[in-house]
Amino acid sequence: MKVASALTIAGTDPTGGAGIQADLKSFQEREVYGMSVVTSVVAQNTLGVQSIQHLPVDFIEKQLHAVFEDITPDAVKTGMIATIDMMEMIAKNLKDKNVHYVIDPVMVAKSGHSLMEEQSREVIRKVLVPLATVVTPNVPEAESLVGFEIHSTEDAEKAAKVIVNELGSKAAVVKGGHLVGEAIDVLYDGKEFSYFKSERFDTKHTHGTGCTFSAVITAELAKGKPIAEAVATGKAYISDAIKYTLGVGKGNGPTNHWGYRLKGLPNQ
Ligand SMILES: Nc1ncnc2c1ncn2[C@@H]1O[C@H](COP(=O)(O)OP(=O)(O)OP(=O)(O)O)[C@@H](O)[C@H]1O
Ligand SMILES: Cc1ncc(CO)c(N)n1
Repeated sequence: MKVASALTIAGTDPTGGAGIQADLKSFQEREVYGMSVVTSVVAQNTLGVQSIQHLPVDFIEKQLHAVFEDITPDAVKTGMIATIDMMEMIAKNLKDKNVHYVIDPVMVAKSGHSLMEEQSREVIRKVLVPLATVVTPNVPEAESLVGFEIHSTEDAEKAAKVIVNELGSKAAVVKGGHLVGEAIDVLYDGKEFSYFKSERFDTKHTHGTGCTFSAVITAELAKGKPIAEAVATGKAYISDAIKYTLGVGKGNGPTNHWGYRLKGLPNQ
């Protein structure tokens, strides 16, 4: 048996709701072999971010080499990459690898704490996005990438189109988590738009939703699923993970990685 494998390059959450921990849980649930390279160690919990320690760039690169010289992942995702130097090193290492690459352009935590240097926006646009199979910004991240405001699904369509046609990724999903009304995510794949909808759940337990959504997409791409199918699975998974909330934590709690099993979504 040869199992599909996926690598996350991201920051940590010791309470397990976001970052690398959420990514590995998602890979495991989707029956994909999960691997991780840590960029920054973050002291955070469901109440907020208390402190951040960035790892040296050459040490992050050593972790990347350790993975690639042994187990080539079928798909890679990046989450929190805090500095320009880290981004440039990661781009250099991913450039010649023939693997799916999902960018979750993590900029600010739900608690409002910045997880990225302000000047890095240009590096994401110019250096990372052109390498990506899919970019998965939330509304503020998409606004920052495209330079205009997003208030509606039509604005999200425009933004997804700019990310693909002008910035150069293969596809982009602009997530509707920060808009009002139904939670509608808009995918543009260079040819057409697809829409992934769910009711908006009235809950504060949405810590790590973006990490989980993009990790599931990465896992599905690793298994060879087409982009639209991978996003559909990501949406089904995160909707149930929000709906069947666990009630863990004193603040904005984590999502439920078993939630989708309650609806019988198949693993393969
Ligand atoms: N209250 C909600 N009800 C239903 N779906 C939601 C809700 N909030 C977010 N989502 C969905 O969760 C997914 C992640 O979107 P979101 O905009 O929350 O990401 P994010 O802001 O990057 O998350 P985070 O920064 O916490 O990791 C999307 O599919 C979005 O539509
Ligand atoms: C490490 C990390 N990545 C991403 C997010 C965004 O949810 C977070 N809170 N922490």
